[in-house]
Order: sequence, then structure tokens, then C-alpha cells
Amino acid sequence: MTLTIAGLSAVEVLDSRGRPTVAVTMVLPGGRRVRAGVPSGASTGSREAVELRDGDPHRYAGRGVRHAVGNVRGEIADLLVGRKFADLAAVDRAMIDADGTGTKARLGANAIVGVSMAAARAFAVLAGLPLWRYLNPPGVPPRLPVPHFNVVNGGAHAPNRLDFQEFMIAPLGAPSLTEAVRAGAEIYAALRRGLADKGFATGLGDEGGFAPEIDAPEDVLTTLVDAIADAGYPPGRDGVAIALDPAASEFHRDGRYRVAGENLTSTDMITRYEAIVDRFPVWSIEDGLAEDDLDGWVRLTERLGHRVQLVGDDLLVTNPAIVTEAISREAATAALIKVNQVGTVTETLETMRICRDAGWAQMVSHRSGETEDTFIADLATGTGCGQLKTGAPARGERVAKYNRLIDIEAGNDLPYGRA
Ligand SMILES: O=C(O)[C@@H](CO)OP(=O)(O)O
Ligand SMILES: [Mg+2]
Repeated sequence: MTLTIAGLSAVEVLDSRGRPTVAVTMVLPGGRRVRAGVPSGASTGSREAVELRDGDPHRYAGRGVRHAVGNVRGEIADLLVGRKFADLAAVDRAMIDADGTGTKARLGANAIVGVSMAAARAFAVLAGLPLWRYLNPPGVPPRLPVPHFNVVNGGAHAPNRLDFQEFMIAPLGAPSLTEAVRAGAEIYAALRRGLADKGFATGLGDEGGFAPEIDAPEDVLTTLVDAIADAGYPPGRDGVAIALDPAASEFHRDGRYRVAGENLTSTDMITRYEAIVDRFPVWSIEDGLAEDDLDGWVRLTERLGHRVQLVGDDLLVTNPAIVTEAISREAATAALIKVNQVGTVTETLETMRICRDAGWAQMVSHRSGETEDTFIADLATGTGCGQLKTGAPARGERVAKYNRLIDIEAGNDLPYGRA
């Protein structure tokens, strides 16, 4: 179905951390409008597509995105409005070519990805399909993903001493998405009680998880397992398992990993993860090592790849070429998928296809700075990848995605769980 874009505009709005981000509105023939909100990260991989911020594009602060907004209203609108596009790939290709940098640095990945997400919605509307169905690749069964609730925040997402960035609970054994969300909410409440009973503050980090002043990741894991059991769920893969995102690039300096006062080599880190996997029901580790420690990743995969899922985020940045290279090196077993990391929906779908073809798992992900946009809930469902992480089961911008999944489940007979 051909799309003629009748209008395109953008505004600077706020993300969930109170920082400026881009919101795009696309007008279809007949006047119907579709919108997209652009997410923004804090612990970013160095090879991510470039988010255009006013002033120095490489310094992240609370700076504006008026240049990116201006690029949507000006150059990108001039490029797209009034033209006919056969598919989303053609829209994305036109923007990539016009940008001309290979990193989307000129027009801004935040401008381009907003238009790409809005265009995906426009094609879905034209086809009369819900977004998840439009995003469903031929021959791939759609599926409701296991939600990964980030319930303890550290690292770049919280002001506490905790070095690991994310501790997630994953109801792998839940019978349905709705029951998985219920489990997440009940465990979140049990964890709040457990932390308060031990005298820890229950203030929140950027993704809605608690941010207690705990140093050792193992101490957090003990508290988390207790909360799972207290809420009445079996800790483990048949019930509720745990996933970690240490975001190790953030505590890797001069070839060493600095965790809870210790100064560890890459091999020490791997040994530490092995001990964690022996002791706790951890099923997935994302960014266990830094993005510039590729040899370490290969050794990590050799040692633990048969026991836990090893997800590359900063390492892979949702980039088809980088993922292809990592697959050939056997440097991980799964890819984190963030639309704004690569900057178009088409390239995101391409990266997911490459993973599927190689037998790699994929986990669709939010960013630490989010809007109320629920695009990723549809992306995870339509691509059938079986995993989504989008923060705690609290805070509106996170809950919006989980609630969207509940709505999809209510209206459709789709399987739930890991692919
Ligand atoms: O590291 C991550 O996986 C993400 C999302 O949780 O964080 P950020 O958006 O800050 O990069
Ligand atoms: Mg990460």
C-alpha cells in the first residue's frame, strides 16, 4: 500500500527525566495524524547513531533538541512531504541518503527515528492493521514477550553506590502476559517492603526501580530472591527468574572493572558472574563486559554461553554490521534491540532478522529517558522475539508499554513467552 505523506512536523517535548526530546507528527492524506515520541539513553554505546543535541553533539546534558526538531520541520519535511512511498524501507532509505553521514549525525538520529516510527504507524493505519501486525515479518509467528521488570537501579541510572545498572525480574514461567505483569507488580511491592524492613530507602531510579545504598550486587540478588518468594512465586526459570544489566562499560576504566570497591580483570569478572549464576536464578546477563573488551566477550561466551543468555547492548548498538561481526566471532548469544540506537525502524527489523537467522535471541528495550509512546510493545510482539525490557511496573512511561501488551493480549489469541 503506497503512502503519500501529506504533512510532517515536530516539537520539542520532555522525556521522563525532564530532558528535551523530539515528538513527531505525520499527517496522512485525508487528515489523519500519527505521532511518535523519541526515547533517549544515559549509558550509551559509543557506536550508537548520533543523537543531535543543541551545542556540542557529543556532550549529553539536559540540552535542547531544537536543531533536530528544525530538521524534521525543514529538510526532512521538504524531502518527504508530497512524495509517494511504496514501503517503510523507502522512507527510511530516503532519510539515510539525505543525511549522508553513516551515523545520522547531520540530521540527527533523534529526528530520523521519530519520523521512521511515525511512518511505520502511518503504513499500519493505511493497511488497517494494528502496529504489531504491520511490523510482523512474513513467516514469523507473533508472540507476547516476557516482560523484564527493572526493579533495582544503579550505575548511571541512580545516585546510589551500586555499580550494576539493572536488576530485572522475568516471569518466564507465567501462563500469560497478564499474569506476568501481575507477578511483576506483586514482587515490586514485596521488594519495597523487604527493603524498608532492612532500613533501606525506597526512592526510585530513572527506570522506576528502587535505588538502595547497597554496594555488592550479590546483596541485591539475595533481597530480590526473597521478594520473589515472599510474593509467592518460585524463583527460577519455571517461575520468576532474574536478568542483569551491569552496563559494564560504565565501570570499566584502564582495562579494569571497578565493582563494589574491587578492581577486577575481565577474567575476574567472568569468574564473578559464574559464581552469581551458581548461586542465584539469573537467566540473562546484558553488557556483562565493556564494549571495548571484545576478547573478554568471546571468553565470557565460551564459559557461560551454555548456561545463561549473554546480551550485547553497548557492544552491538542494534547495528546490522556490528551484530553480523559479533555473530561470526561468537561474542554473545543475544542482542538488545533499541530503535534509536541505529536510528530507523527498517534497520532495527534488519538487525532482528539477522539475529533470528543466526539463532540469536533478541530483547527489545526502552531507553532510560522515555516518553509515553508504546511503539516497543508492538515491536516486541510483532517480531515474536519473546523478550521486552521496559523498566519497573511503576512510572507512567514504563507502565504504558506493559499496559499496551495487556491490551494486545486481551484482543488477540497470541502465545506468551520466550521465542
Ligand atoms: O543500558 C540500557 O540497557 C538502557 C536501558 O535500560 O539504558 P540507557 O537507555 O541509559 O542506555
Ligand atoms: Mg544495557
